Amino acid sequence: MKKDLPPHILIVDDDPAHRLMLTTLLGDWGYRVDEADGGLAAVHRVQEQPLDAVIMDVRMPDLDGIEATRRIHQYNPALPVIVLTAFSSVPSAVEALKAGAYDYLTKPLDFDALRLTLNRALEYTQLRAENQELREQLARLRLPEIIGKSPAMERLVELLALVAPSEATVLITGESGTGKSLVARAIHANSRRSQGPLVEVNCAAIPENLMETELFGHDKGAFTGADKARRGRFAQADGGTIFLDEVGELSLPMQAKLLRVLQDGQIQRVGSDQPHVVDVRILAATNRDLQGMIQYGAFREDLYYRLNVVTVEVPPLRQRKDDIPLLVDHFLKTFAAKNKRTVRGITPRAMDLLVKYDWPGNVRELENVMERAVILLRSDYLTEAELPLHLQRATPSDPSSLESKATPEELEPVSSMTLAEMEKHLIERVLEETGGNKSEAARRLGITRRTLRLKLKKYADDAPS
Ligand SMILES: Nc1ncnc2c1ncn2[C@@H]1O[C@H](COP(=O)(O)OP(=O)(O)OP(=O)(O)O)[C@@H](O)[C@H]1O
Repeated sequence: MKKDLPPHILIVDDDPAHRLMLTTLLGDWGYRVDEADGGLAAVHRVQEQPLDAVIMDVRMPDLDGIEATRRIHQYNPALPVIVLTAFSSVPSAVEALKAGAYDYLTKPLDFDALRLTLNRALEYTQLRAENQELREQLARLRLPEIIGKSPAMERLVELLALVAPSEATVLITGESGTGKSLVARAIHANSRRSQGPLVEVNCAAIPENLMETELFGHDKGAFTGADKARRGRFAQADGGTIFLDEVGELSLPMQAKLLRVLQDGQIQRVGSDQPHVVDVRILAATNRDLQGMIQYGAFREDLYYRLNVVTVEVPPLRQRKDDIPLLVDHFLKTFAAKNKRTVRGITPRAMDLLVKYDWPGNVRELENVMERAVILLRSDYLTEAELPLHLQRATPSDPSSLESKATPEELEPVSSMTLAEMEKHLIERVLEETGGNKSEAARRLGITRRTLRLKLKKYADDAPS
């Protein structure tokens, strides 16, 4: 159907008076109408011009309506043909449907029924066209790395098919380890910028005082030690995509600078008063609740709306457990190859435990568990013995309670520990739970990532070599 133009309908009837009546009626309903005075003329018309529907009489001298419908359907099966049969002629109605008609109506015509049937037929054409377009886009999608066939993942892939080719800024949300970075890479790979660079920036990993030069670059002499000019990440991404991971970690002053880039498409190097135009598509990801952060003034609302033109929400693994066996299989193969091990499979009991567990650290945690298991393998089959203890004891209903994962004997007696030891113990346990994901562990412990990093560094320094 041509966008912006009313649907184009062909009326086929050898009776001029009947044709005129239908032409006038459909014209009044707002359609564009064309006429053919017989079956042969109708078949020619269908081959010559794009049409949205055909209304076809049955009894015509040159080529009857059934045969004309059959030929039209062969030529273009997506074009709906509505056949008008005589009231008493049930066999011709059946014949018409067999020939590929969309529907039939009996004469004398009920105009309301005609209008309804026509509307349905046109909606059907439109839906078919949209589905076809979506199917083609999906087929063209390059998603080699994203494993998952659950309904939630299929919906995600459908959304990616729509979003990737557009130029829209996309905010990718979801818990840690769900695959937000993978999604960002898939969007870039399936966009018109795929031949251009994809520059990934982890906003949590760059110290606050270096962030501006990192993103926007600096001029020579901009500050002590700046003996050369340096291009920032935005300039590196020119013609491509920048992916701002953990965007919720940006300080408020940096948020203001980022907002300016989104508004004017210009960046300003540190030490320069010349703005530079950059052609960059922005993708951002966060596991934080940005709307909550807006409430307490930690995230700018205007920036949120600029980033959030389209939101892609990556569901947590516990909401798509159907994907666990596929992911397990994928990681088994990957880590067996990486570690040069032969793995023939996994025991049903081990798979059952993997499926039952709630995966607070999501796919990253599963990936780590699988790598560890492959390294610990004692035979060609992965068994529950290679799975971490807390997972062997996992109960799906109680994912976050520490006690649910360890028996009293397994917990060290608290009274014998110093406060520092207890802290270390807790940090290690939460890290294990989150599959080594520091951002998530810090969030659960209620400390910043930096504090967590410092503590881990201290433990490493204190450890006997
Ligand atoms: N659907 C998937 N198929 C295959 N591997 C996946 C899938 N989802 C995630 N992974 C893998 O899990 C790990 C974590 O994914 P990723 O880094 O994309 O998560 P994230 O949501 O960006 O995490 P964070 O919020 O901590 O940055 C990666 O190694 C990734 O390859």
